Amino acid sequence: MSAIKITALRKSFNRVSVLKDVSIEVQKGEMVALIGSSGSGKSTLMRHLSGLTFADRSSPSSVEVLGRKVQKNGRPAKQLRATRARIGNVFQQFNLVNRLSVQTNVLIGALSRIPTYRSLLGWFTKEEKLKALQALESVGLREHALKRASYLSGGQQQRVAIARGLMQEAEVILADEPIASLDPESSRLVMETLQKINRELGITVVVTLHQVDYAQKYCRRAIALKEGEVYFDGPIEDLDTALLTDLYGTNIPEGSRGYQANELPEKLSDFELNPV
Ligand SMILES: Nc1ncnc2c1ncn2[C@@H]1O[C@H](COP(=O)(O)OP(=O)(O)OP(=O)(O)O)[C@@H](O)[C@H]1O
Repeated sequence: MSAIKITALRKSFNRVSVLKDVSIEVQKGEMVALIGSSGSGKSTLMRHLSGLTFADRSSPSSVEVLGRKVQKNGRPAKQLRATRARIGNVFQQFNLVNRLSVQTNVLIGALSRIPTYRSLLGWFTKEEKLKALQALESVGLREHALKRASYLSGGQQQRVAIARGLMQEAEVILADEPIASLDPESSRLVMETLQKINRELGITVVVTLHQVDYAQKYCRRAIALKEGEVYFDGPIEDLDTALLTDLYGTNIPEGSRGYQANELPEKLSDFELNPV
């Protein structure tokens, strides 16, 4: 079953076309990098998947996640809330409630599934608290559970957001530039955490990245947007220098490696031998 299916998506802001007839399908269990230069439409595309932005109504389009409609022809689907509950979001910033503890931030992931009176009172059961600790364990942050979220580093906060997605039992995680403001070591840890939940738990991950080298290291498939159109969609190793130059002009992000046709890596481990 496909985890994500976007058909003929068009979006304009103030009559400027930002997404032009985008169709994409992602299978369950994939980890896909969404790349492209600044302004190419990556974040806008991600927001359509979460039902935070709606397509132009003037042309037929559809966005489905986990086989359920998120929107059709630019209108929210009836079951949007239920579908959203199965999608975890990790944003570049503003991921957490700073004044709350790390554990409570993770527990927030359960809110869509608990009765309103309990969520309003902030009551969580012992089982839920234990589950939050287990989610923190999975992202390597269990010992930070009782700290205020604001005391954690940017990279740790991103991993808490991933734990919140686990608490939510999200089947799809959408990470929009999760490492854009992080140092290389924190970036590595965040990307490894996304890779871990993808490989071990089978969670579908779509991650937008400015840094092509991280896409090359952690994702097998890339989808590249250029001026609102799908410019490339395929195995990461097919992103050669010519394609990258065409995608980014001469400003290929530092550290990315365009493979020449005669030096394609044979397997993913070739990327792993190339520390970022
Ligand atoms: N709410 C909005 N109102 C008007 N224009 C918008 C809005 N959101 C996005 N845009 C415009 O749409 C285009 C695509 O923006 P988007 O943020 O999707 O690109 P991006 O590829 O994610 O860029 P970046 O990598 O810099 O985050 C840009 O020209 C942006 O200015």
